[in-house]
Amino acid sequence: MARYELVKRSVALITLTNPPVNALSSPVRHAIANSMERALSDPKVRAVVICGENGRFCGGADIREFAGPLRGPPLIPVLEAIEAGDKPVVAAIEGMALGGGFELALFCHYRIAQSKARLGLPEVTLGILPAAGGTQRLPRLIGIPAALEMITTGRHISAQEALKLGIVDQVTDQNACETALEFALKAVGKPLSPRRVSTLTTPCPPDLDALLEAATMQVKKKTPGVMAPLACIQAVRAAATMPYSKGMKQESELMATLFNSGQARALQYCFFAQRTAGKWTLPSGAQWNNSKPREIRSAAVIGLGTMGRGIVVSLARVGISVIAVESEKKLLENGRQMVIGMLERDAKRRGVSASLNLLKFTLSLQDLKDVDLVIEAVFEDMALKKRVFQELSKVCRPGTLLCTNTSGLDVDALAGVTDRPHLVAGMHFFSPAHVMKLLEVVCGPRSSSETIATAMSLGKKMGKVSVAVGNCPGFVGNRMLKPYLDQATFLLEEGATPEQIDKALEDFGFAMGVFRMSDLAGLDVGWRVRKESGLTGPDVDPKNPPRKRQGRRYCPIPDMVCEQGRFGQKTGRGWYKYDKPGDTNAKPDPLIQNLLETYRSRYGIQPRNISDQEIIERCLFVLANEGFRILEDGMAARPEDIDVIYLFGYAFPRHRGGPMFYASMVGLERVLERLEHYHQAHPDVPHLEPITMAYTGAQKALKSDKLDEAQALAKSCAGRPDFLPCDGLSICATHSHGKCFKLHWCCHLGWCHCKYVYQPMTNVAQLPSTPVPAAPSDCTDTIDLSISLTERFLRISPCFLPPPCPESPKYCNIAELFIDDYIVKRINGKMCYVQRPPIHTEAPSTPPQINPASLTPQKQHTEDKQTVEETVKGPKMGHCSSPSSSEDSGINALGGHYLESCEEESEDELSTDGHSSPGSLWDQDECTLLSPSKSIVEIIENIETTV
Ligand SMILES: CC/C=C/CC(=O)SCCNC(=O)CCNC(=O)[C@H](O)C(C)(C)COP(=O)(O)OP(=O)(O)OC[C@H]1O[C@@H](n2cnc3c(N)ncnc32)[C@H](O)[C@@H]1OP(=O)(O)O
Repeated sequence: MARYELVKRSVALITLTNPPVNALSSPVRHAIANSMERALSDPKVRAVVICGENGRFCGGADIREFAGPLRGPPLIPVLEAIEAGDKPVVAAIEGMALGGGFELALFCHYRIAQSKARLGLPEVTLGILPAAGGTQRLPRLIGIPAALEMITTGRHISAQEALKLGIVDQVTDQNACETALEFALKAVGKPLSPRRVSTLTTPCPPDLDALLEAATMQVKKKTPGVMAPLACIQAVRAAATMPYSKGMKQESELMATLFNSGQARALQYCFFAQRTAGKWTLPSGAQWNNSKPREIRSAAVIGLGTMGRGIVVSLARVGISVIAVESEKKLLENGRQMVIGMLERDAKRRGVSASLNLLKFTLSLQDLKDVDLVIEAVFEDMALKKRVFQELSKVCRPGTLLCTNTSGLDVDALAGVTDRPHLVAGMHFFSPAHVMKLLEVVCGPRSSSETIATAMSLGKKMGKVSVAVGNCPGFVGNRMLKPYLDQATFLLEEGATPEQIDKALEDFGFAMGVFRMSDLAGLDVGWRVRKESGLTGPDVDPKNPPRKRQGRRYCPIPDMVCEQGRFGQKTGRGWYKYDKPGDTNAKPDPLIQNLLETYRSRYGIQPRNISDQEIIERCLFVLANEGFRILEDGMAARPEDIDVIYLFGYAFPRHRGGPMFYASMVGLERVLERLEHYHQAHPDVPHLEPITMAYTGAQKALKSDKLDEAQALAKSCAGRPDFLPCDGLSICATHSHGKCFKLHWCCHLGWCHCKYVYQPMTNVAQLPSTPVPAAPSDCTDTIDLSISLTERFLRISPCFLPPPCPESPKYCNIAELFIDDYIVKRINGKMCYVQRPPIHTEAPSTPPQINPASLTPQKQHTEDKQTVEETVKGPKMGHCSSPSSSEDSGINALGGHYLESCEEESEDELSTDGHSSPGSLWDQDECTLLSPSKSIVEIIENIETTV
């Protein structure tokens, strides 16, 4: 994990060897500690250089280790030995020095960076803070303002910027390690005290309070509700106001608060989910590591509407030559000017020259005969798209890949009109395509693995986060959006206002509520699609009940809003009013209030008070429920893929992890229960019905006395100021594991992880006493969740690990409370989180059911026995029959990312695509068990433990 060599006869070279990023895993920390000890005690060694193998210094702590108890030597003492030593230590930074890797460098006496290296403290993006002294050392080195900016944003800086700031001592174009070796020799004999960052005094600006206050306001605005940046500011304040050792203590305490928080879990989950999504897999067995992509040097884009223009820019700026095609001269010229303007602005921003020479504009498809790949981005009309694909089939050379940017139409139907269905796939960009990071790569049943590999790899080249999805109406993102939008309008009917719904969603963490976002995206697009699909307009049978379509509940309010010419921001009126067309400042409109009141009285609807909790539950649980249907249908391979789509395409708040992860945090039992509740109240809304499997599971579950007991305890806490009801918005240990008592009082165990947000903990001894059996009771007391949604979810999502060890065990004196696989046991005064031994019951436990419909018929006999994990690996190659959600494609639902980075280009007149798709760190000791019973010891060998 680290190589030790003596070079130049007197320099110890320590090379971190933990591919791919030389993360500071337990063996690496061990190896650094041992190597430093050796170097400091060897009289031949006069200086030390630390570098990383394969041109990468260090990517920081091993994030995977965060999910379990800390093993091996804690990092800080290892690093302190470096600084305290009497021999100069030089960090040779190549590639990257991030997080703990950067902190390692800050403990060295000197730092040399290779000119291409990047440095930073990205911990905040993982929901934590730089807790190996980063918050105390960086301000001492570079001052409060610069350190504050780096720490609260997690921004990576270049070697040159690091030199300017005074973080590194030298930047070299040569090999950093060679340079550092020379540098180290020259440093021998020079005094080390001034090089020890811990001894420096933080330069304290006179306006410290104002500065920190401004930073606080800024992060609250930019990342509302996110804890880590606020904790970072507190830690930096300590660097300015406290001696080093006290500051370190403060840093550690703040870290302890963050480390076990649900937000940290969510953000770390996002990190890995994003990387998992790139590892696509198809039912055929083809996957990312056994399929070779083609190299794409030239491409064509058909249609220069909003989407087409963004796609041209995305391709050209990564060096791919692009032929852009339009149907009319005026549209072509307009598109040309806009693309050039966009590319020029983009190049200026990046400090490079615009690659205009890669562009060609034409009116003729004949010009496309030699391109490697075509992306069609014409109007969202199947007949038109089919004509284009037929034509492409004739014109393009046989090997050209044909892709469509449809936001939800049947990709296989398009493949069917070509002479090369295996070379057809969907590439669904999100609007504006040059800004939004998400790309859904749609695998048709006949798409070859090479085609998918090429589309995925091209997405990566363009800097997109690409996710492979199956071919069903709306694919994954827009398919899920429909039930979400439906719930929002149903809530309006029932008594809510657009402002109230938006506020609840914004408080949850969305940058914009659903109605404000719809106003931004434009309401007319969805209206037109609804008219085309016969949901509204003259084609609707007058005898049809106004609030029903095909036997399902339908809300005509969005149509009524459009009938008044209210198309959103662009017309100055929509769900809100604006001072003028194009204005972005949304104000509540009494006319909308009147419209809603008139509507309700017309249909005899008695408006009721709707809580924020109901808004969140109905809008978001229905989203996750559809996600489960998508998994069941095989249209997404994993919950991570769905979450990544929502994070990058629909601005789902990252600190909530995505709709699927959020559901797991709330507790799937709870989600199921609430969905059942709402479905009973609204039986004509099929999307509220929990997916079949979950429903069946709940019906068969045995009610346990144990559960009642836990509920009784939880209930008895109701009303206490220090025990707040869980709104699902804050996370405790039970939630993180998806095991929540039905009554949902979070803090009854006294070790809820939400204490940062909620009230201080209360000693459990002060709880009203509820008798709890001392010994584990008979297994039959437990609830059988083996076929429940929870179980299924956990099986298909190995990434949803059990929570890290809960803190404050001293507060807990309850013997056994968890249900299902995990129980909390008190053993010799230690609280342990123990995996339950296998349950042997009379009734055979039903294995998680596999939807036979998700298997291709010829494979079913062999795949029947597979686990759920195996069967959901790849998107199913079929066209499923869910109702079309293409109508929602105009709404890039919640667009925080979009808003931040969108350029001011006017996206008004669309030539061809009316659809613009919317666009204590853990106490180091491990649990010591003195004399528990043997069976427990065996179980505990391989479990999570707490002190
Ligand atoms: C008390 C001390 C506390 C310290 C706190 C910390 O240090 S927290 C960690 C801070 N570091 C980071 O946040 C860096 C995270 N990593 C990255 O940003 C990028 O991975 C990279 C280092 C810039 C490299 O990017 P690149 O695009 O080249 O590769 P990938 O992102 O695809 O990563 C390759 C694989 O490596 C895994 N990985 C990367 N970093 C870590 C890490 N810190 N811990 C564990 N694993 C890491 C990544 O998941 C990829 O794995 P695959 O299995 O191949 O998907």
